[in-house]
Amino acid sequence: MKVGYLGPKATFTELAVKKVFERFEHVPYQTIPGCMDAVSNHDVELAVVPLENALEGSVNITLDYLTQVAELPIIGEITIPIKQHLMVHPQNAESWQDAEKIYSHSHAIAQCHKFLHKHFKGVPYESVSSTAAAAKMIMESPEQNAAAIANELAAKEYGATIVERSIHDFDYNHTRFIVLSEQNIDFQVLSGSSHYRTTLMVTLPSDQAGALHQVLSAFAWRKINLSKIESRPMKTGIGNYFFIIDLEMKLDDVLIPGAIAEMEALGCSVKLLGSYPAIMVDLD
Ligand SMILES: O=C(O)C(=O)C[C@]1(C(=O)O)C=C[C@@H](O)C=C1
Repeated sequence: MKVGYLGPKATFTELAVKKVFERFEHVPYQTIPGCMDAVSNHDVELAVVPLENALEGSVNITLDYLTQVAELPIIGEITIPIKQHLMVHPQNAESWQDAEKIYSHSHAIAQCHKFLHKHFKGVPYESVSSTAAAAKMIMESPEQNAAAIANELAAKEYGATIVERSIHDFDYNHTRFIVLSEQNIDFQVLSGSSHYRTTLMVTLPSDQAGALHQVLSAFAWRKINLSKIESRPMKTGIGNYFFIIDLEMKLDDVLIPGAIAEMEALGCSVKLLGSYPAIMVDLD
C-alpha cells in the first residue's frame, strides 16, 4: 500500500507516517494539494497531511482544499510532538548568528517567533513548502549564510548542522495530521486507537439571527463534547463563512444523526468529513 505525504524526505509529516505506516511505501509530494490529488487520482491509497498545530492553529490550505476541492473522507488522525531546531550548512556553523535569511514552513516560523525576534531581529525569513525543503535548500547554497528551521531527521538526511535545539516558543508543541483515503481501510486496526473523533462541516442559513447558537444547542443538550469549532471563508463574499466542528465521539446511530437532523431542520447544510480513530504517538 502507498502512503502519500508532504515531502521531501524528513518532514514532520514523514515522521508521523513512519510511526504509523512503517510497513508501507511512502511517496513524497511537494504540496498538500498534491498529496490529496494523489489520493483522488488513485496514485496512492492514503495520504497524510498536517491539519492543526497547538501553537499556530489550523493549516488553512488543508482545510480549504479538503472542503472545497478534494472532498476526501478523513479515516484517521495522528498527533506527534514537534521539536524545531535551527540548522545551517556545516561551513556556516561558526557564523550562524550572522545568518542573513531564515527559511522554513510558515507554521514552523510561527512556532519560533519569540526566538527569531530575540536572536535574529530584522533578519528576513521566507516560507517554503516544508521544513525539510528548507533544510535541503540551505545545503544547496552554502555561499548564502542562511539558516533553516526543521527537525533532527532533516538535519541528518541533508547533512546540516544543528546550532540551536528546541527553538519553538512553547514546550507543548504538537501537530495533528489527518489520514485521507477513499478506500475501506480500518485505521483502528492500523493504529490500535479506540479514541474517536468526528468532524462536520456546517454551513449556516444566511442572515438568520441566533443560528450559531441554535447549532451549538443541538450538541449541548445531547451532551456531545466539542473539541474545536472554527470558521473558514466560503470564498463567495465577505461575511460568508462555514464552520468545521470536531466532536469527541464516534459516529453513532442516535446522538450525532439527531444533531445533524436538527441542524438541517434549522436550514443548515451539514457534511460529515469523517468519524475516525485518533492516535497520539511519541517520537522517542
Ligand atoms: O514542513 C513540515 O515538516 C511539515 O510536515 C508541515 C508542518 C505544518 O504544516 O504544520 C507540520 C508540522 C509542523 O507544525 C510544521 C510544519
